[in-house]
Amino acid sequence: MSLPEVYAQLFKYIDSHRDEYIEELREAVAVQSVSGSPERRKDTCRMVDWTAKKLQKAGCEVTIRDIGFEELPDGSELPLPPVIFATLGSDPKKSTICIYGHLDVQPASVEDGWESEPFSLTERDGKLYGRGATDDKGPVLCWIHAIEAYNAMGAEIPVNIKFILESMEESGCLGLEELLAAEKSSYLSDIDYVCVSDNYWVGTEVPNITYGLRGVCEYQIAVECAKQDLHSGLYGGAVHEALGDLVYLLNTLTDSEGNILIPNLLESVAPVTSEETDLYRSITFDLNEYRRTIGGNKLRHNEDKIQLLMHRWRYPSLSIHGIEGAYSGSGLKTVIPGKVIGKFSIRTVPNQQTNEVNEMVISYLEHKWKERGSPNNFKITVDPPGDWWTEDPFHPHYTAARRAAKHVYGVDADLTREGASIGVVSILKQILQKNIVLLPVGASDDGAHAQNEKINIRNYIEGTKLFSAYLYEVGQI
Ligand SMILES: C[C@H](N)C(=O)N[C@@H](Cc1c[nH]cn1)C(=O)O
Ligand SMILES: [Zn+2]
Ligand SMILES: [Zn+2]
Repeated sequence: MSLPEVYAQLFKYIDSHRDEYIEELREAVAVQSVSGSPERRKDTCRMVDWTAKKLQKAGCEVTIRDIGFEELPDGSELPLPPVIFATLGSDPKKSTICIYGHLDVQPASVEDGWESEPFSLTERDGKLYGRGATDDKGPVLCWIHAIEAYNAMGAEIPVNIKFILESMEESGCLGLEELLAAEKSSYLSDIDYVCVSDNYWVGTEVPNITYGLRGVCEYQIAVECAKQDLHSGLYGGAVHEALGDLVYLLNTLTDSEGNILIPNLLESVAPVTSEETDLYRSITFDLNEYRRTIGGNKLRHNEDKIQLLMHRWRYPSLSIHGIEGAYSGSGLKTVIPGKVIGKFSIRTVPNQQTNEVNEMVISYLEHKWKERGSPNNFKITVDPPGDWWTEDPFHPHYTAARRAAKHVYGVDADLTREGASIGVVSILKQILQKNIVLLPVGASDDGAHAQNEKINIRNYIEGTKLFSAYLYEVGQI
């Protein structure tokens, strides 16, 4: 495949601006835009302002869209961080692509086991460590840098661009669906294609382009046995303990193999077709490397690449995330927690319906609670869900994205799905009915949501080239 002339210049420019790009990521990571922490809301809004300025400087027309308030558990209201709309170009002869990214991050603290401060970008062995480095501040900056490279070259971008940048992605995309639905015939009316870079490669060497996501249904089970924590020597033996009830309930959700025990939950899962299995066969994926990266002893479906990938991407899974109110510090504390909240989620897949899944989960847990016969207070809360999505990976939009990847990485990108969830994708699909490509830049071992999240410098720089090439290739469709 011969390289279009413009690439040589763009790629050279991008390579020579590596250090500036790293400095910009350092600034972005330093802003603690944790959407799930009300006390970080000001920082999250600061991240919005910072990015809006960058987009303006890159030549975009930026509007900041207010999306209302979030109701906190104590009934008070907190303003949601606004959404950025930014437009570059409005040539009716060109296609218009919508680029989505998010500026908020998951919580992180050095006590969780980070080797360096999570909000202070730290370079080690060609890797940039920091919360949001790969999810999703790095990729958002790659887009801005790709545009800057075109500008600096005086090269015409062959598509119009419309950004949607939100800052509540890690917290159920609050307020976004209403905003986008209201913009269907205005801001979103002329979108031809959508591109999202908010997931990761399946491995560490071969790029991939993603045509499916799982949805997510999140739950909290609260059990209360006392108005505050109790000394276990003084009260142990006298009270029905909340944490015992909660552990019992959580343990009824899956069997020891991790199979979901909620009746009928798997009934609506779409059957696997032979065409689908064929798509999995050629994917470059090393089971042993994957296991080694995790540091675990044995995987489920250990010997079978296709089964393992299918269970990550196209079958549901249930994960227990944590227990609020239970003692989790080091050492022992002889306490009986007064109130505990267990948190778990189910990743949903085609053709499961979110409301049906919720009903099954609630009725199962209520049944188990009755069986337990506890006198304690019990409440289940359902958090805002995200829906699953799949796309036609043989659409010309995918061909364009694969051409771009081949130019940058020199190999064919694999066509893959993703087990995680990106709320906006199914929302945009429903509103626009346009082809959506997920174009990841980070590697499988980036540790999004975990300790020591990072992006490899190579992935960050090549990702910028990938986006510059994608803009060019989509302009040729
Ligand atoms: C894939 C994307 N970068 C991501 O991390 N999505 C999150 C969305 C979410 C849902 N609840 C909290 N965050 C995910 O899949 O967990
Ligand atoms: Zn995330
Ligand atoms: Zn993300």
